[in-house]
Amino acid sequence: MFLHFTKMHGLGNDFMVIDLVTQHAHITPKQVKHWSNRHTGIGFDQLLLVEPPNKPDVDFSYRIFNADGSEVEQCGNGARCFAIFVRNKRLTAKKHIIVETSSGIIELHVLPDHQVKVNMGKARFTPKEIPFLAEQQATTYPLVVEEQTIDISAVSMGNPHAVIRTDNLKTAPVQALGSKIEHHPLFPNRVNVGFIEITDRHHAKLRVWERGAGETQACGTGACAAAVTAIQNNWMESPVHLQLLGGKLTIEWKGGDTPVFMTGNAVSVYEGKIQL
Ligand SMILES: N[C@@H](CCC[C@H](N)C(=O)O)C(=O)O
Repeated sequence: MFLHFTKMHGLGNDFMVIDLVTQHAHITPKQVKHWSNRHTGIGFDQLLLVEPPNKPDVDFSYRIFNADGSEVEQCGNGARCFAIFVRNKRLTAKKHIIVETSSGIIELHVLPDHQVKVNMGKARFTPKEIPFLAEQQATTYPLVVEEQTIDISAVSMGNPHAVIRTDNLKTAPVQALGSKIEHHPLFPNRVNVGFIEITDRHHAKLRVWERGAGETQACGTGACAAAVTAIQNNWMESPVHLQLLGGKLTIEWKGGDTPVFMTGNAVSVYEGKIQL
């Protein structure tokens, strides 16, 4: 049996996208890990599954697996690809698509020129919701890593993020400390780690070490987490324009429990089929 898929990317954060509305398969973490391999598989940062909705007033369910086979709660760049995919596959003709993820509802708005604006829902800062093992909520926390103390902010965009402000993104220890912070014992579900260098009140550069995938060209939820951290700390103001390794994203947030909006592109690269 063959399973049809589409290879897509959002700013170089790349995905294998599978329609499980018209196809049927039970996909295992072992298969995901095998397919994600860039030498012996298809190669991707995340696998995205497009599934029928589980509740009324929702158009689709959206499941996400990291390259290491772990299932996760949210993927921002993937959400934009999801919108383009379901329209290209004629699974919907809507331009406003409501999607359920394991961490809640997100809303996708398809704009001209392959741009998609996503209502990512609210940012969550309480340690329990992230989850982060801190006794009290704070805007920054000292984290001891490799005998150094690093100031981090912690936020959930449905998935967990640590955000670190740096003066020089080129020399920031993304590769050296990314994995160590990802697996830090104070983050029981592991964590995505963003390093932000702020240029001015509306512009910044960002690199992200992703949980379960390593450093990627871009991370949508990482961009939301970095922007809300920068706004929350009064380092920046909305809209925040972020330059990632693979391109640009704009994040808008009015603070508090208001939703975080992310706008950027999504690209289909090729179609394929793989034997199960
Ligand atoms: N690339 C994504 C995030 C994918 C999931 C993440 N690695 C996690 O484990 O939470 C994005 O664009 O948001």
